[in-house]
Amino acid sequence: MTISDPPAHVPRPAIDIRDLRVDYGDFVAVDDLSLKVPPGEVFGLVGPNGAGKTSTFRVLTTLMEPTYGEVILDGVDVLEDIESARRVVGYMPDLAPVPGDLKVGEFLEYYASAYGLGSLPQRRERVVECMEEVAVTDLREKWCKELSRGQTQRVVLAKTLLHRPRVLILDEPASGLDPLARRDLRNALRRLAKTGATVFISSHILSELAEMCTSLCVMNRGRLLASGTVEEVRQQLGNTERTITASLLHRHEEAAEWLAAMPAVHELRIEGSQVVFGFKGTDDEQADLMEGLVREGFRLRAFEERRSSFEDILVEVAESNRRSS
Ligand SMILES: Nc1ncnc2c1ncn2[C@@H]1O[C@H](COP(=O)(O)OP(=O)(O)OP(=O)(O)O)[C@@H](O)[C@H]1O
Repeated sequence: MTISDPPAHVPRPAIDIRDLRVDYGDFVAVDDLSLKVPPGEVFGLVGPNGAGKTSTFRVLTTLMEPTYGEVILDGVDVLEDIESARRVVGYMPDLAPVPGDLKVGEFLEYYASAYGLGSLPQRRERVVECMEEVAVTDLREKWCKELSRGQTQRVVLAKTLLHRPRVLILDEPASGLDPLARRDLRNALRRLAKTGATVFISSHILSELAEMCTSLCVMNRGRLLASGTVEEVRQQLGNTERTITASLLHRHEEAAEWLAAMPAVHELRIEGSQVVFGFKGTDDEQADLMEGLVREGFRLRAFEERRSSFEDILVEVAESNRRSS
């Protein structure tokens, strides 16, 4: 079944998940998840262990039926029309195995044949294209068992691309890759997104996703906590707090007293000639604070802010899970 197209001015989401729920017996692994991803995005799904990422992906890739909900990928209702869905989706599971006794080229040609991708010359051409896409052409004659982890990931990605999926779902594709291999993967994914494909990629390490994705969402205990750009997600998670260090040429104790009386300033301490404090106000209020210090005649040498990294926020999320379980 193909869902009817929306009006021309509204781009149809490439990924449209509505009220998705996955239960394992009494346990709710995915809880009322709704999400729309526009075409051409490299979209990240981040969450601690057990958040429900793989369960979501298994539903999207037709490997599992949800308890309820709807999933529409590139206009195809995944739960109603499994065959069309499998043509639309390419899935690369975490640590996908490769057969050790085949060479890379043979492995890819085998799958091109299994997918029924045209005549032998057409299949060979497609294999060459996919190898080029993810920069593994030079590995064609290498035995799969001799591939490094990063090479294996790219070869499996080439296999995943063979049938020209419009939506690519990659479970932890960057785990264990070195920075160079991650860069290659990132470039390959960006190239694919430029062709209009949509990439949905999971990780429990935010920095991996932040460098690869145009936007992302955060999942925890089966629920969506936030989605958008990294900055939007940070704000949705309510972490606008920052630590400010004001370095003064003199009168730092007086400055500390003045600062301590300001709203949004907390946990203030003096470290040598520096006053360090937490600040929960807006950017405007922060600018007022700086201006105020100068107006009061304090000789401000430097004013530095440090926001808790997004990784810190996720660690907090995971820790609060542990505390409440
Ligand atoms: N077949 C199953 N039977 C029972 N519970 C399951 C099953 N598969 C997953 N779960 C539970 O569902 C929850 C979500 O698991 P899932 O694998 O979707 O999480 P994840 O976010 O992919 O985790 P990870 O980052 O550790 O791979 C976990 O608490 C897990 O124990």
